[in-house]
Amino acid sequence: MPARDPPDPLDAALRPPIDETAEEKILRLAQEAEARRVSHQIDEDIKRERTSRKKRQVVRLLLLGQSESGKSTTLRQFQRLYTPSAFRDERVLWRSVIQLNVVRSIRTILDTVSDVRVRELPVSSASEASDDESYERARLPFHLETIAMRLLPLRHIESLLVAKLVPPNEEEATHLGVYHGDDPHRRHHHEIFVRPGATWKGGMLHRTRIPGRPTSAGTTGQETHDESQEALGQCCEDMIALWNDAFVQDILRKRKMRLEESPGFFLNDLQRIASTNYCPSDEDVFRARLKTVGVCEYKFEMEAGFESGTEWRIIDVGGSRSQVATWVPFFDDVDAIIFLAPISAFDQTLVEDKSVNRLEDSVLLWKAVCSNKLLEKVELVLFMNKCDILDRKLKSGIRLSKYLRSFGDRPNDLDTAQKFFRSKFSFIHREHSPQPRKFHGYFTSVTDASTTSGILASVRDMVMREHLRKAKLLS
Ligand SMILES: Nc1nc2c(ncn2[C@@H]2O[C@H](COP(=O)(O)OP(=O)(O)OP(=O)(O)O)[C@@H](O)[C@H]2O)c(=O)[nH]1
Ligand SMILES: [Mg+2]
Repeated sequence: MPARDPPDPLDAALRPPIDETAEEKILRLAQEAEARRVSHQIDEDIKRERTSRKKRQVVRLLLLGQSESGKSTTLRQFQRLYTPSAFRDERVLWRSVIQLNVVRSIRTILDTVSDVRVRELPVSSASEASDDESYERARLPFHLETIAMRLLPLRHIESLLVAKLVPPNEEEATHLGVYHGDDPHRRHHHEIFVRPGATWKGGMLHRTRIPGRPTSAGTTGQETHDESQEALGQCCEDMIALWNDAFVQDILRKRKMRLEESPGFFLNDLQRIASTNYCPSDEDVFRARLKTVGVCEYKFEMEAGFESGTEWRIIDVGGSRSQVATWVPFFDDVDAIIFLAPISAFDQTLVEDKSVNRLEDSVLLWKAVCSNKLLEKVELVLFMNKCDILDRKLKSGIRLSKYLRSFGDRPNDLDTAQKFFRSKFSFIHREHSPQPRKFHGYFTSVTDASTTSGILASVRDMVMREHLRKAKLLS
């Protein structure tokens, strides 16, 4: 006969007494129900505590600022610093963006020179024209007409690149610059943009990755036959000739078109970029321009030090006017904001509204962010960005006081201008914050990895310290 298990003492203790009366039963059931309720409550508390502890270990950082202020470039700098191998692997994907940036710059030049008026020609050629004729379109010099003909294949390349970079259902992005006859104001060069989640990268990575191929400094081993790259190679000499042509430079100067300072400018690197084995360098990736529409979130985990295990979420939003309204939902639960104000833009207007000065727009946005009640406990970090361009502009003789009367007769140099901007932005911060908070202001050129990495490390430390301090206060 098999041995019988000893009786379960717990089972025996929990079993209702044999001689239990009806009243005792009601009382017992009520006590059991209460015990279950308390136990359930404890479970819930533990669960909530665990989620909140987990939540406290997620640091949220939001990037704000007008379009072209440098938000996505700052995000790329974070990626390079904290997930370097993923950043390196993705560099090759930026080649198409850079190709498109090049093709668009060339198109801008060709559209501009083909729209030249007689009065804009050098004095000798224009002197015989009457007043009326001087507003008529001038003939392109023969050598430029030839170059323009030879660069026609780039139009096809532009459509190919748009198809590659923009999801098929993104109709708006494929509205390319439409030529509207004589009226230069009716030309629309819609910018190419990327939707949230960087699906363009996903799609391209899928197409271009060759598993197991070694990667090295200049090339990634991921290059495949690329029609656009081939076309750029074939057009390289003509593109260089066009960009360096004296007539072209003269027209660009007269029209105050400073292409060198515009986003996605690569015309001084054509020889390198048009070569067959071209793979973008880190710097190229920072200089490339791809407008953000919607929201991109980048997550990474700190691997070392006291922050080990902390997850960081950096949220990059689109900065154009129509998208500013979409920022608010991201204000909830954010630890810090990096606000980018391109202080070089004092002499520029918004792409989306030519009547609005870019600097003024940045100041108004900064004021709105500082005074927002939802953000009163959030650390605000200000990047007064594009200092490299500001420096070049001031050195080229553009006077800040012409655009900012309050600058007065101060010396027109970088140092003075930076101090001036710092005092303006910190004043707004002080006056408009709902409660006092520290001003964290930096002068940046976020395309420059060497200066930006130190700044990002300081910002990271400050944000982390504040995050831990708030978490402690909460616990
Ligand atoms: N020279 C220079 N160029 C910069 C600097 N910061 C950003 N850029 C360039 O300016 C362009 C626009 O930068 P983005 O980071 O795309 O701007 P954004 O704020 O994300 O713009 P949206 O996505 O439209 O909201 C890119 O081509 C960058 O390379 C800077 O400090 N100096
Ligand atoms: Mg962006």
